[in-house]
Amino acid sequence: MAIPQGTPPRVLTIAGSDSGGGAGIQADLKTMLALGTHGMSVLTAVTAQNSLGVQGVWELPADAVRAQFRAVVDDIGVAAVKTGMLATAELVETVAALLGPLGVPVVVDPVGVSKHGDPLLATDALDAVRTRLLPVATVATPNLPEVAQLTGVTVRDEDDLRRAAEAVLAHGPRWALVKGGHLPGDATDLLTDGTTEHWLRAPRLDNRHTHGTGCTYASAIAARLAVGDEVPEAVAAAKEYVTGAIRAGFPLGAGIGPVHHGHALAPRPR
Ligand SMILES: Nc1ncnc2c1ncn2[C@@H]1O[C@H](COP(=O)(O)OP(=O)(O)OP(=O)(O)O)[C@@H](O)[C@H]1O
Ligand SMILES: Cc1ncc(COP(=O)(O)O)c(N)n1
Repeated sequence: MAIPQGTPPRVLTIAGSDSGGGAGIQADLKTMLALGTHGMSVLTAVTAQNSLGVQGVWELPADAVRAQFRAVVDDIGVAAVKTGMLATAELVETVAALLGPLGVPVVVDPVGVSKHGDPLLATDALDAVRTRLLPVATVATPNLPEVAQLTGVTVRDEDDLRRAAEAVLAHGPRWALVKGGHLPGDATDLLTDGTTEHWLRAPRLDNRHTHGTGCTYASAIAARLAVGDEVPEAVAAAKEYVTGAIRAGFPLGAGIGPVHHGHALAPRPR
C-alpha cells in the first residue's frame, strides 16, 4: 500500500478504555498525537474509572476485537502496535494470534493491575501472556509488580533489574524494558536485548499525579518506532516524553491525577 507524502505514521493501540482519560486507550491516543503520529484503537474492555480507582470492567467479545483489528489493518495499515489491558486469557490469545503474522514492531505493556490495585487482567491469563503474547513482542515493558507476577523475580534494587530483564527475555520478546518506577530513588529503567544494555535514568519527581505513566511510556515507544527509530532511540525519546508528562501531571478528582500528555504541545490555560 503506497502511503501519500505528508501522512503521519500510523500507530495502533490494543487496550482498554479509561473513562477518566488518564490511562488506557485515552492516554495512548493522546501520546500518539503529541508525538506526531496518527493513533488508532482496538478496544478490548471498557472500564468505569476515575482518580479514585476502577469501579467496573466490561470485556468485549473476541469477535469484536478481531473485527476492529481487521478493519484498521486491512484498509489503513499500521507501522507499529502497542498492547495494554487485555483483560482475559481469551483476549490475550486472540491478540497474540493477530499480531504474530503482522510484521511490524509490537510494544507489549503487560498490564496486570491499576495504580490503585484493581485487577485489569484475570489471573488465569498470566500463562497466555508468558507463552503467547511475550513471544510476539519487539519490546516488553513490565513494571516491577508485573515482573514478579510473570517471572517470580523480586526486584529490590537496581542490581536486581538485570536479573529481572533476563527472566523476561526468557519468554521471547526481542527487548525487555524493566521499569524501576516502583523503586525508591531515581526513576531508572533497564532496556536490554541480552547482548546490549541501556540504562534510562531520570530524577524521581515529587508528583503524586502519575496515573497512566506505563501506558504513556509504551505508547510513546510505539509512536517513535512508527516514525522509524531503532528500539534504543525510541525508548530514550519515550523516557524523555514520559518524564516531562510526569513533571506536568496535574490534580483531577479527589485522588491520583493524570500525567499531562500535552505538556510539550501547548501552555496550560490559566
Ligand atoms: N515519580 C516519578 N518520577 C520520575 N519518573 C517516574 C516516576 N514514577 C515513575 N517514573 C517513570 O515512569 C515510567 C513508567 O514507569 P512505572 O513503573 O510508573 O510504570 P507502570 O507502573 O507500568 O505505570 P502505571 O502505573 O501507569 O501502570 C518509567 O520510566 C519510570 O521510571
Ligand atoms: C484501561 C486501563 N489500562 C491501563 C491502566 C493502568 O494504568 P495505571 O496503573 O496508571 O492505573 C488503567 N488504569 N486502565
